[in-house]
Amino acid sequence: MAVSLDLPADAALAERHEKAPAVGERLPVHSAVCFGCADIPHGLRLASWVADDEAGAAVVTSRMELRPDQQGAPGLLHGGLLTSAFDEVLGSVVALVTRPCVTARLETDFRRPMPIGRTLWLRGRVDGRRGRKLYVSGTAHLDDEHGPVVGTAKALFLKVEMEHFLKNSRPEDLEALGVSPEQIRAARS
Ligand SMILES: CCCCCCCCCCCCCC(=O)SCCNC(=O)CCNC(=O)[C@H](O)C(C)(C)COP(=O)(O)OP(=O)(O)OC[C@H]1O[C@@H](n2cnc3c(N)ncnc32)[C@H](O)[C@@H]1OP(=O)(O)O
Repeated sequence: MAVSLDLPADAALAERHEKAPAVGERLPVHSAVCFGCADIPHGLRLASWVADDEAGAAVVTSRMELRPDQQGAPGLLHGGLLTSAFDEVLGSVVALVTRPCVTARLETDFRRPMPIGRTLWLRGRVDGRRGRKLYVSGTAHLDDEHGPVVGTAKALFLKVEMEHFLKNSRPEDLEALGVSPEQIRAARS
């Protein structure tokens, strides 16, 4: 049975980590090959900035240009790419609080069609934290940050240890990041 994504009553406010970028700063790409944020031909190529929040929660705003090679129905964005975009935005905002985290559950509601050639502005917020669990939500707007809402999302991210990647990622990709074969072997033994 699916577990609820509703914020538990005893969740704590999730503020940005003291070393996280400040409000207004653009987030660096978190990997040169990331489908969500890297400047690669087939990627979503999201550009993201740290945004302000009245309650002091971690918030990120992202821009995504909708390209002809991203169509599902003729002239409209493929729905799965909105979910991918939310995964990127929500993953980026939890990384302002703690890292590394992975997506455990992500729900997307598709509210309006998203025409190719237009721009999406997405917003992700960490609504609260309870232990390893980070409860996040997002909205996607057409054309500007206050444009019509085309989609909304709720997700649960879980904090994991580096072992998660040492055990599961392809060894050659870990080695490209500077991880030694000995570290990989040790994590898997
Ligand atoms: C080393 C160098 C590399 C560094 C790279 C870093 C870069 C990082 C890049 C960033 C990457 C970008 C991001 C990406 O691209 S993430 C890519 C997509 N995500 C994944 O691949 C994650 C795959 N899943 C898993 O690995 C495990 O299932 C995880 C780790 C998520 C949980 O397995 P784990 O064994 O840890 O936890 P647990 O099962 O004991 O559960 C714990 C609690 O959580 C609750 N729960 C669990 N699942 C769900 C669910 N679906 N709905 C609702 N609740 C759920 C569960 O009920 C329990 O609650 P409670 O009983 O405690 O109340």
